[in-house]
Amino acid sequence: MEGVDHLAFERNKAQFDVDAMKIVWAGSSHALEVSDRMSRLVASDPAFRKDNRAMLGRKELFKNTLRKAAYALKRIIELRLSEEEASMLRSFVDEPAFTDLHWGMFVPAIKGQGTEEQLKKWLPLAQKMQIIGCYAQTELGHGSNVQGLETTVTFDPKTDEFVIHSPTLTSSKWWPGGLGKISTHAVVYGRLITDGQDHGVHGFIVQLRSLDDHLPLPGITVGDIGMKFGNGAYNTMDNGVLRFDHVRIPRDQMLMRVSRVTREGKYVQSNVPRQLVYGTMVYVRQTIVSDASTALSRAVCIATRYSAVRRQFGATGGNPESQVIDYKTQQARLFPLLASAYAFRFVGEWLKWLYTDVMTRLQANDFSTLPEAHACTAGLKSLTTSATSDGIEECRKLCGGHGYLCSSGLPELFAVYVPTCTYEGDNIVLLLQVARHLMKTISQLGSGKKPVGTVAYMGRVEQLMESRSDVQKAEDWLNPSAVLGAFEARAARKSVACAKNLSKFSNPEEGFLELSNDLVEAARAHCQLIVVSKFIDKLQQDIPGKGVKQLLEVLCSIYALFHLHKHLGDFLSTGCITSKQGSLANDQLRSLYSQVRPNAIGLVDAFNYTDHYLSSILGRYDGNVYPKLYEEAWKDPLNDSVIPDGFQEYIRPMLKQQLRNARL
Ligand SMILES: CC/C=C\C/C=C\C/C=C\C/C=C\CCC(=O)SCCNC(=O)CCNC(=O)[C@H](O)C(C)(C)COP(=O)(O)OP(=O)(O)OC[C@H]1O[C@@H](n2cnc3c(N)ncnc32)[C@H](O)[C@@H]1OP(=O)(O)O
Ligand SMILES: Cc1cc2nc3c(=O)[nH]c(=O)nc-3n(C[C@H](O)[C@H](O)[C@H](O)COP(=O)(O)OP(=O)(O)OC[C@H]3O[C@@H](n4cnc5c(N)ncnc54)[C@H](O)[C@@H]3O)c2cc1C
Repeated sequence: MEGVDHLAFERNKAQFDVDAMKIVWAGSSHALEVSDRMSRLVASDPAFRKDNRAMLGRKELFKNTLRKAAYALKRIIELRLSEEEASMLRSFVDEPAFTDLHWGMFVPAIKGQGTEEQLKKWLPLAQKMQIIGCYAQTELGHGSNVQGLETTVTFDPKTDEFVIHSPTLTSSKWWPGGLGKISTHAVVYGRLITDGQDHGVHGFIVQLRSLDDHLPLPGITVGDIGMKFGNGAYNTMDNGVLRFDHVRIPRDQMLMRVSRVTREGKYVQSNVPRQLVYGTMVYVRQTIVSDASTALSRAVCIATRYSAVRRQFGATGGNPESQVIDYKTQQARLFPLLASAYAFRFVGEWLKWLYTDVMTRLQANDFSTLPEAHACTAGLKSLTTSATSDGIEECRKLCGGHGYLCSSGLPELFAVYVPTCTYEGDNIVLLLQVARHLMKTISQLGSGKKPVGTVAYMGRVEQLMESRSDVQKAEDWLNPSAVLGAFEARAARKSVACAKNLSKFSNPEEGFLELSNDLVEAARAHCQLIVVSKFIDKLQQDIPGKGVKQLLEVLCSIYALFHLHKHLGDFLSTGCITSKQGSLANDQLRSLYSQVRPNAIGLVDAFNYTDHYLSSILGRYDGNVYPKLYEEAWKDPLNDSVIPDGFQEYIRPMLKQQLRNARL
């Protein structure tokens, strides 16, 4: 039935102020107002329709994306939208496009690695989209190992130019989004060579295509790398291949904030650490953590609403069957994901603060927090994207068979999301970076250097090696200090065990390779501790609205105790808790799930997603699932005709032949 809210009875159960929770989720009343206005603007404009994506061929799909990108810019200019509004509008268009890399990496790379003069020259061009840029780092043969890149950038003092060259097939740039068909420019990473000396990897602004006819400039070979996972999905993006044949660029197109080459060809390093060349990756990893909460919350919203609509078994005395959301197994799979979405939101907020703080310090030549920023962005990017990818797939299963339909929105969400586990740093490679940071922290403990930031707990390592949890009854696990104590002890003990084992190797690098599985686990334990502790910190703030803080406390406990239960082996084998305490945590979880149950629909409504953004029949706000699924099926192009193409050509003769054979 059109216009009827089939989930109204669920909405009436909510024991908290949903509007106040919307503000907490958005970050502020202002952020909520902007995102609400931008999402409705996109949803109400038919030009941003996206329900037909899975049916389009690659060329049509891509053209459609270009149309939307150009139209979005036109609307941004017509409506005089601020940078904040424009960025929200683009995110609600919800289609991977060259603009993501232009705004998300090209512009930040120039901002972070360019000199004042370079910013003055290039930023206005990029901001007005008079040029379109991408981030060309990865090569066919080298992605994770950035130091292994092969592209050469050789200074020619005779002409005051750099000569960019792809010496081998494996040095071909491979993957950059926006590169394949659209970008006019790129920030290209290659090995800087002056006077025969290799100075390692640096970034350069390179024009790729003519601004007149869009043809590749001389010496440049460029194209798309081909179809990727899933129909529609990430195929709206032109990930590209690029080769240089002795392409010349002026010297002033080297991004020179970290180091520069003089007119005479002298390589000069500034006082800025060379790792700042990797700064754009730190920035993007930080944004990816907040985006994880968005992607996971979308999937959870769909699965929660559908779980309240879907009924199976249990019809007694003329009553309807049971809502599947009432099954404890459904709750135990769904509610930890709901809690994770909120947890990632808050850790993302904190990471944004950390990043801004590091940037402010860098301006004042204070580089002390850079290693912490690298470890936190790398680790949390890894943890949240892996959990979100797995979570989206779990939400698909939570929706049973209908979750497998494209009209559930979940297959495309998964296909678009899952490469986040790989891009911007493979998740295992990034956890190994965190492990290095942890091992370094432990090795410096003896020198009296006090660990700060997220590794501050290592300063209490002796106490944490001895500590025992004092939980005696299930409710004791609701105490934040009980939870923090257990997570800190587990993380510290896992790291210390690794450090002890590493010390047995005469060659530390060999030891690191040999113990890498244990190191990854230690890094994961450390990152989970960060998420738990930042959720607890969030709850120390003043959070207005009836029942809002109480429900967030419930979600925080679910996030922590779910992971304690999932990694019980860790907590028991490190002796942080007893098996009795582990089973009390599980008892407490059951009670927490019951507290979420009446509030589940309210908690996903607080994400404030439009039906356009969710793009899911199962997740519709009004819960009117079955009639809409039925209607949607008939829209499939296969149902345009009663008899499909190919039937007369292949199946009719086959049937006839089989019938003839039977008669013989
Ligand atoms: C709708 C969406 C809208 C907007 C979204 C916005 C944005 C974009 C959208 C989507 C993104 C799409 C696509 C993604 C694009 C990409 O994938 S770009 C390519 C990304 N590539 C990688 O991430 C490569 C991964 N590899 C690395 O980062 C590094 O090489 C490494 C971390 C593995 C390091 O390897 P090593 O060889 O050990 O390092 P090293 O170079 O020798 O340096 C060692 C020391 O440097 C420290 N360090 C390393 N990285 C950093 C860093 N980033 N910052 C600070 N410090 C760093 C490291 O800790 C070592 O320190 P020591 O003190 O121990 O010496
Ligand atoms: C959709 C998408 C978009 C992308 N966009 C861009 C872009 O815009 N610009 C750009 O420059 N790049 C881009 N990339 C490239 C991306 O950044 C790399 O693919 C990523 O960094 C992973 O590197 P790789 O492909 O070399 O993986 P590999 O390093 O080859 O990984 C293969 C396997 O080896 C393992 N492995 C590698 N090293 C180690 C190690 N030291 N220890 C243990 N295990 C290891 C990994 O865990 C993984 O299982 C994109 C990639 C994708 C998929």
